[in-house]
This record gives sequence, C-alpha cells and structure tokens, in this order.
Amino acid sequence: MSSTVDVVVIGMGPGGEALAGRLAEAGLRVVGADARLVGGECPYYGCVPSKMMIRAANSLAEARRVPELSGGSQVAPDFAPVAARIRAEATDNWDDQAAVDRFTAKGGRFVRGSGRITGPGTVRIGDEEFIATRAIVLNTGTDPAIPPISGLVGTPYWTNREAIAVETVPESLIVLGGGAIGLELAQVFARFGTRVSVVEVADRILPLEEPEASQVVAEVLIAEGLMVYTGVQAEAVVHDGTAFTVKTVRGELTAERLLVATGRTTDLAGLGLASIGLDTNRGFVATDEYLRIVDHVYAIGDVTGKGAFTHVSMYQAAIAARHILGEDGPGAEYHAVPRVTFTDPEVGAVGLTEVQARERGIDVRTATTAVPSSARGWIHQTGNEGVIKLVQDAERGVLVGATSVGPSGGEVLSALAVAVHAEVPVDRLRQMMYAYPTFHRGIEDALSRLA
Ligand SMILES: Cc1cc2nc3c(=O)[nH]c(=O)nc-3n(C[C@H](O)[C@H](O)[C@H](O)COP(=O)(O)OP(=O)(O)OC[C@H]3O[C@@H](n4cnc5c(N)ncnc54)[C@H](O)[C@@H]3O)c2cc1C
Ligand SMILES: NC(=O)c1ccc[n+]([C@@H]2O[C@H](COP(=O)([O-])OP(=O)(O)OC[C@H]3O[C@@H](n4cnc5c(N)ncnc54)[C@H](O)[C@@H]3O)[C@@H](O)[C@H]2O)c1
Repeated sequence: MSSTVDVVVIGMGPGGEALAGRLAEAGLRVVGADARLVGGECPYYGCVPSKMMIRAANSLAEARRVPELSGGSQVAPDFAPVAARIRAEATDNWDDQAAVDRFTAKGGRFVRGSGRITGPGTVRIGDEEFIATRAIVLNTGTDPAIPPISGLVGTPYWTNREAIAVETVPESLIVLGGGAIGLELAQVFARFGTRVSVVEVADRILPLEEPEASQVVAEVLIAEGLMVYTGVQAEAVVHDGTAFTVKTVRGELTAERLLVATGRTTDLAGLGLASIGLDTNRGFVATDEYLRIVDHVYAIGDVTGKGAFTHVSMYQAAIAARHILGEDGPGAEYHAVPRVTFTDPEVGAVGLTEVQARERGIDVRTATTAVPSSARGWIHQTGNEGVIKLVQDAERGVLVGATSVGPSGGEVLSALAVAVHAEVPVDRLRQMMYAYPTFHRGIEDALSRLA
C-alpha cells in the first residue's frame, strides 16, 4: 500500500517534532515517523532528565557549602525524589502519547516505526510506503557509540539511557568517557554518594573544550572525591555477575556499575541514503545552508555534524521548515554555536577554541581571567572555581570564540555568544558597562587583558 503526502519526517527528535508540527499547521500533509519516542533523546534520556538530576545534585553540593558560609548543615541524599520527578514530569514514564497527540492535533499523521528511504521521494515505514511530493526530512539523531573493548558486549553496562532511568544510585561507578555525558552524570552520582572513577582516553577530560576549562573541572571533580584517569585506554571489561572490572595498562578498576559515555554514532546506511546515491560512510550527512542534502531531501539535528545539541536541531528545523514552505529567510550559520556542559562549575563555550582558530590560520590573540579573583568570585567564595577565556581574531578585531567556566557559566556565556555571533568589535565591547558585581563582569577584565 502506498500513500501520497507532501512531507515525510523520519525521526522526530526535538527538531523533527518542531518541523513536522510547523508544516502540518501550515496545511501540508505531513507524516512523522519515530521508531521510539516522539521528542527524541533530549526529553527522555538526555537534556531534560539529566538537568533534573543535576539540579538535585547541585542542591546537595550547595547544602554542603553551608558550614563554610552560614552555619551548619547535614545532608542526607535521597535519589527517590529525583527518580520520581523524572518519571512524572520529564518523561511521563517514557510515554510519548502527549507528544504524539500534540502533533496529530496540528493535523499531522504519526507512524510508529523505522523509516527508510527507498528511492527518490519514497519512504518505507514498516509495511507502508509513502510518496513525499515536497520533501523528506531526516532527524534520526544518534545512539550511544560502544567502543570495541574486549569483553564489554554482553555485560550489563549502562549508556545514558539506563543511567537516566535509575531509581537508586549505585555504591560505585566507572564512567568510560570524560565528555559532556560522562562528566555531567559522574558528578551527579558522586554528589549522591556513589564512588565514581572517570576513565578518559584523551590526555584531558572535555578534550574538545579549552584546556583551561578541562583543568578547572578536573580539579573540582578530584576535590569532590572522584577519581579522574586521563590518557587511559580501557583494554578489557569483565562482569562477574555483581561487579565490573575494567582493565587498563595502568591497572584495574572495579565498580558495581559501568557507564559507557564515549560518544555517539549514527546509522546512515540503515536510512537507505544509498538509494538516492549518497555516501553513507561518513558519520554525518553534508547539508547546504537550508539543510538540504539533495533537492527535496533535508537533514536536521545531530546527523548533520554541526553540533549535537538540541538548540542546533531546533535552529535547523526552523530554517528547513521555512525553506520547505517556500518562505524567505536566512540560511544556517555555524560560526557561533553555543554549548554548555552542565557540570558544576558549568562550562559555557561559543565559536572556536584557540586551537581551532589557529588551525584556521587566524591571527589569534587570547586572554583569560580567573573567576575567583573577580569581585563576584571572591564574594561567592566556596564553589567559585572558574575561568573566562577569549579568542580574538586580531586582524579583524572581533571575538571568534569564548569560554566561560564558573557558577552560572552557561548564563555568562550569553553575552559572549552575542559578541561572537554579531561580530561586535572588541573595542566596542570594551566601551560598554558590565554590572557590578556580576560573574559576567569578568568579561571586561578578560577584554582588558587582550590589549
Ligand atoms: C545525557 C544527554 C544529555 C544531553 N544534554 C543536552 C543539553 O543539556 N543540551 C543540549 O543542547 N543537548 C543535550 N544533549 C544532546 C541532545 O539530546 C541532542 O542533540 C538532541 O536530542 C537533538 O537530537 P536530534 O534532533 O538529532 O534527534 P534525537 O533527539 O537523537 O532523536 C532522533 C529520533 O529519531 C528516531 N529515529 C532514529 N532512526 C529512525 C528511523 N530510521 N526511523 C524513525 N525514527 C528514527 C529515534 O527514535 C529518536 O526519537 C544531551 C544528550 C544526552 C545523551
Ligand atoms: N550539556 C550538553 O549540551 C550536553 C550534555 C551531554 C551530551 N551532549 C551532546 O552529546 C554528545 C555526546 O556526548 P558524549 O559525552 O557521549 O561524547 P563526547 O564526544 O562529548 O565525549 C566522549 C569522550 O569519551 C572519550 N572516549 C572515546 N572513546 C573512549 C574510550 N574507549 N575510553 C575512554 N574514553 C573514551 C573521548 O575522548 C571523549 O572525551 C556531546 O558531544 C554533546 O554534543 C550535550
């Protein structure tokens, strides 16, 4: 059986859900397909529940700071309210009916199943074939990448999906991967009382961010009692029925649980891209500024390789939807992609790191300022660790990248994101006032050091 529609959206992550809803509201015949849950990774296994965990864990850390600031405190962590909140408020117990209803109320048709392009303009979802006269949109996101470590497959290791769904915290945990997922969750579990070891193969945690950021976060984690091993390759994993042992050249680690957070993977071959003549050997699909892979086929979100973040997916969704509807508007720009790793301190970053800027041949000038030495950092006292780093294109006199680590580092980032996005001249940034005593006032100090 085949049905003719205007648009088929394969995968309804945050961007796909928004785009499909927008096109349906505009009157197009839209079929949205998801193999799992409408909304994707972010609301069910990612951003939203992890940030609820982080909010709760940070409240424990703040309570533990009371003795240094304001008297006495006794902290008795209990994960039960967090698990309950994730079920009741974030994930509806991993039920997407509300999201499906939202989409169908806009006029869309939802099909639960795995979609695959079978040729130009045609998509198969289960037993059904759809002819899409206007567009096919891919928003299939990523799955956890499982490294080829001897003995790992077949053990009851966690990915982010199992870690988000826990009801009690383990006594001990090994986290493979010191990136965003690994560190956010490592700190949460440690603050709830789990003995946590992080094993990162690169020579520093958060290797994609500025080294200054990696150093601040590593120092905080170690001070909180986590073990952080960098430059360490896991060679084998053994699970004896109760505990995991991870073997490395530097010795063995043992823990009740193992979280694998070593990056993400896409299944482009499974999407049938070869049927329209596209290479599926790369980990992502190349898109033009309107998110087209080829005429009438669009891709948005993590699969585009432009930053695996919900805000990237949503930004691209709005541009692709406009283009499909034939509306005018600017194409996508990626010179100021913001990102925040919600460790405490938060690591906010935008645009290029110093190394990336140098690799592009930019005439780089950088400056850093330590948050504890700012007025606000000094007032804040305990929990004030952080750094602001600016990356300037000296020839053009604009910032091309910036990092703000610290309390509310993700909020401090907003001013820096505007500066990088709008290419505000550094001289002009120096002429403005920065409210006293805010954390973002550190930007003014860093700017003065660029001179
Ligand atoms: C633990 C964690 C924390 C995160 N925290 C943040 C954060 O704080 N901020 C942030 O910006 N980002 C965060 N992210 C990243 C964010 O979740 C993703 O970037 C975001 O979900 C956007 O992904 P997407 O739109 O590409 O699709 P996804 O959310 O990955 O969804 C893709 C959907 O496609 C479906 N699908 C796949 N293949 C098919 C197919 N063939 N047919 C039908 N359906 C298919 C899947 O079932 C899924 O529902 C986090 C991720 C994780 C794992
Ligand atoms: N706050 C946020 O916005 C947020 C939070 C979580 C995830 N995310 C998104 O999800 C993406 C995926 O997160 P992630 O943490 O899985 O990936 P990542 O790429 O950020 O980090 C993976 C880490 O694992 C390390 N690694 C790889 N193989 C390893 C191995 N065999 N042993 C030990 N370490 C190994 C890498 O060097 C890297 O540091 C992120 O890049 C980000 O885009 C965003």
